Amino acid sequence: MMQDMFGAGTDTSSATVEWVISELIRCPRAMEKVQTEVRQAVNGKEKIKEDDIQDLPYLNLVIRETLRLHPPLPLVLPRECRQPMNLAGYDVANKTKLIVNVFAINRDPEYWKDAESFIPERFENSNTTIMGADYEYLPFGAGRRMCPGSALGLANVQLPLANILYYFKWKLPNGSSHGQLDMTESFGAMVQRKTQLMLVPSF
Ligand code: HEM
Repeated sequence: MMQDMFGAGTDTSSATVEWVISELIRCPRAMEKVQTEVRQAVNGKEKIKEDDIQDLPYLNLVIRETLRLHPPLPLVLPRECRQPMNLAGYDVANKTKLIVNVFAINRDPEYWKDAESFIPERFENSNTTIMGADYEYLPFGAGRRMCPGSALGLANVQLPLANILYYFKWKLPNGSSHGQLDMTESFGAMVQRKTQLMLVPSF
């Protein structure tokens, strides 16, 4: 069980932190906005604490939008159909194994305007929750097998990001422009960056 918790809890959070920074590097407008927010909210404090996160609404929009585009688990855990049914015109036999493609749903243009673009503001004033109640957005899955570590997972992402964004400015090495960052995914049970994220920090 401990191994399950470590396995499910570490790579998911670190992959999310990497994708957030990658998206911010590619979107200087959002980077500027989120850094301004973090620096204003935390200004003068010696250390960023968990309590400070509630004062960072834009950072949370950035995380939600990143989890939409890059859910670390693109296919949630398999489910077994418990009775024959018809689903969206398909007959599904009893005991059929069903795998939900969250990655595709999160980018479905039927539910998301400009679905491939990184637009954190789309979650502003939105009722869409992260907790599996809205089936167009399932970064932590849904139902009884939903991620039991979602709160810890979010904290694992929010705190490091707030620190990374508070203490340093970030840019690509060798004078590369923000549009040149390779965003290729390495697909498997988890979606991580295919190439390592190399950035140069400055004060
Ligand atoms: C950003 C961070 C995380 C994301 C995006 C994430 C996402 C997910 C998803 C999508 C599932 C499958 C849910 C389903 O099939 O409905 C899952 C399962 C699971 N997660 Fe997470 N997770 C994260 C962090 C964590 C953390 C920090 C822990 C524990 C400390 C954890 C423990 C687990 C476990 C044990 C399962 C399997 C649950 C089961 O078998 O019923 N996760 N997670």
